[in-house]
Amino acid sequence: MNKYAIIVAGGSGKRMGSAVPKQFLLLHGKPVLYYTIKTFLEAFDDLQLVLVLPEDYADMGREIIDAYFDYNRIQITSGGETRFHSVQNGLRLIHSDAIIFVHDAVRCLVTVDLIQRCYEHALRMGSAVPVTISRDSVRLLNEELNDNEVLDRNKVVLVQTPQTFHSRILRPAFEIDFKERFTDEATVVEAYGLKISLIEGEENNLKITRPVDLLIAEKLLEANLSPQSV
Ligand SMILES: Nc1ccn([C@@H]2O[C@H](COP(=O)(O)OP(=O)(O)OP(=O)(O)O)[C@@H](O)[C@H]2O)c(=O)n1
Ligand SMILES: C[C@](O)(CO)[C@H](O)COP(=O)(O)O
Repeated sequence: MNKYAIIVAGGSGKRMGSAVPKQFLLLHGKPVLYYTIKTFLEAFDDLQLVLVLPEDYADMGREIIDAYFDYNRIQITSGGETRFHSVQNGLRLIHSDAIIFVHDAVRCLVTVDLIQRCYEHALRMGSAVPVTISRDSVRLLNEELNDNEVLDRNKVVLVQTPQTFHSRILRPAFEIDFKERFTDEATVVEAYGLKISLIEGEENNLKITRPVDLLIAEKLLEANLSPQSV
């Protein structure tokens, strides 16, 4: 089966507040985006990658490919107004039947094992959405902060990427008009009328969102990788 990974790196990183978008910040001397691309290319020799970049940072993205990868397996497109539009732009470059991974560029600690499990699961089930359990207690807010109720945390999961789908599901699902509630691919596919299938994600597959996440990612990289492979 053909395999495509759409790596969404089209955001501006407002919550990080850095001079360049967080996907270009350095971790152990290499850009966050480098680690994400490397792991996907390692997961399958026949995987093709679609990299979605902010228009203003396309050159910076190309510099990363020039330095570490080659263009045989990587196509580039521009990001859109929201993550949903960035995924739509990526999907326009995929024309064959395939298993398609959509992954946040800033989840740079994703592992080959998770990518391969998502693939196998999506082949059988049509979709694979990785989730983890919450280690904190969870509450649902109603009208205001003081109007709230406890939720059973065993019935709540935290959703990660790569969200993985058969192209025959993902492509038509993304023809829908954008809605504010589309925070990921799962919400789009559900709006299209299909159920999604969950699999176990990884604690370390964090999304670098705020400065503290970069520090945590740096420490996790130190713990997991030998100096030669960083
Ligand atoms: N229009 C957008 C918005 C987000 N993303 C990507 O989606 C992933 C997850 O989004 P998020 O963490 O929210 O990134 P930003 O939108 O850049 O951050 P912020 O919301 O803080 O501005 C990131 O890899 C980001 O680059 C994208 O490709 N296109
Ligand atoms: C796709 C995602 O990472 C799943 O948890 C998340 O919804 C992205 O949210 P963001 O606000 O765009 O960071």
